[in-house]
Amino acid sequence: MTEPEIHKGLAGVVVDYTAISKVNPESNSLLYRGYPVQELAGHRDMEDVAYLLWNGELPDAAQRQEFDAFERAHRALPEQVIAAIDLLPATAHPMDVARTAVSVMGASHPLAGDNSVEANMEKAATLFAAFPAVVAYDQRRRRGQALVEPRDDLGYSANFLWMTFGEEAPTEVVHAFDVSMVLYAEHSFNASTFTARVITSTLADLHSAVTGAIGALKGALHGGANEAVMHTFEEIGIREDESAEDAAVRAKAWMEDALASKKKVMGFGHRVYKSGDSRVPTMKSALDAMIEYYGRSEILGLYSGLETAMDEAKGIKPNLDYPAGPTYHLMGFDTEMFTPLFIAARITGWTAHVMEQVASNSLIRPLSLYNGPEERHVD
Ligand SMILES: CC(=O)SCCNC(=O)CCNC(=O)[C@H](O)C(C)(C)COP(=O)(O)OP(=O)(O)OC[C@H]1O[C@@H](n2cnc3c(N)ncnc32)[C@H](O)[C@@H]1OP(=O)(O)O
Ligand SMILES: O=C([O-])CC(=O)C(=O)O
Repeated sequence: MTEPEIHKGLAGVVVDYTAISKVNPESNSLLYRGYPVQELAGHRDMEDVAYLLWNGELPDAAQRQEFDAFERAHRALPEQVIAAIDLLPATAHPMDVARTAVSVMGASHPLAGDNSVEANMEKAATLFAAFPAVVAYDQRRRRGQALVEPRDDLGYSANFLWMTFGEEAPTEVVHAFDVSMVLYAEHSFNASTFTARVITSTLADLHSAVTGAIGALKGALHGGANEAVMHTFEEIGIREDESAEDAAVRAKAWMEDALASKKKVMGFGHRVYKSGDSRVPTMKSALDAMIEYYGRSEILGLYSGLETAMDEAKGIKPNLDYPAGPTYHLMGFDTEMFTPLFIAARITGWTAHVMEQVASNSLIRPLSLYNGPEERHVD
């Protein structure tokens, strides 16, 4: 009998159809419901993209008005969620706080036991609306600051920054942040989305799927890479008064050492894209805008030094987490908050996949080839 072929990490395995996004490594493109992500990032905001991912079409004016009214009315954290967060030490990792908060949101949602299409849409929209307050509150309590209530006169991204920093962010910063949200929103069957689909396939509820997806996103090989990128910059040393050229020289030397000692450097490489991540040029432009806005050219030096050295040594290109990390740093987010920012955006993609899985479900249960001891018996 021939042994079945093992596909470690499910690499190259096509497990299902999806109409939500198309990742094309050959043309280096990414489409959300048919629209190139660069066009969405340039011309539409995160609210439009959330609506598109869930409904398959961009909203018209009336649909957008209705969507905004719902989203803005559900931004405040329920009391139980604040209480649950307060039970955790301020030193808890924000990904653990986020995972706990989503679980509490699920348990206390009025439609907790209802997995109907309508209930799932309502749960997805509620989670999208309220999750930014989890991130904002967590960053503030880590700094000993009080919760800032949401504002309903600001868009999603402007309000997110308002609740985090307690002041209105300049337009340039809101735009760069919104671009990052759009780019992070969806990416087909990545590890966390697949986790959400596996959980959904057992007929478990949407919040369970998102809670599990957060666990999968936390690791440094996936979403945790945006935090890890910043730790690399910190390890090299961020010197605000240094020239971009000097910073690049130090970064290049650091990368050469890291690769010589066979280190995996987070923020580089991708399972699907082999000649560069389709989202990086758009996110790099947003980073450039922030470097210019904050007058921090040494960050560009560190960025370019690492990128060039990796390319020269291994030909491996940056992924989205690479430009996103320093962008969030410049905006003033704590490094540990970066992956929760990824969650805020990806809630839209995950929940779109939950609904797609429900609509055409089959229990996800692959096979394995046993290679343990031969049958034996207890004496
Ligand atoms: C938004 C996202 O989630 S994007 C992904 C974020 N993750 C990261 O940035 C983590 C760092 N990158 C990696 O670990 C990998 O590139 C992954 C996990 C993303 C993709 O990996 P895979 O497709 O499984 O490739 P794999 O890890 O086998 O790498 C292939 C080769 O490239 C090397 N390589 C890949 N990425 C890196 C890296 N970041 N640093 C150094 N070497 C790398 C591997 O060491 C391996 O070399 P070898 O063949 O000599 O052993
Ligand atoms: O697709 C992947 O494997 C990881 C990724 O880039 C994402 O989830 O955005």
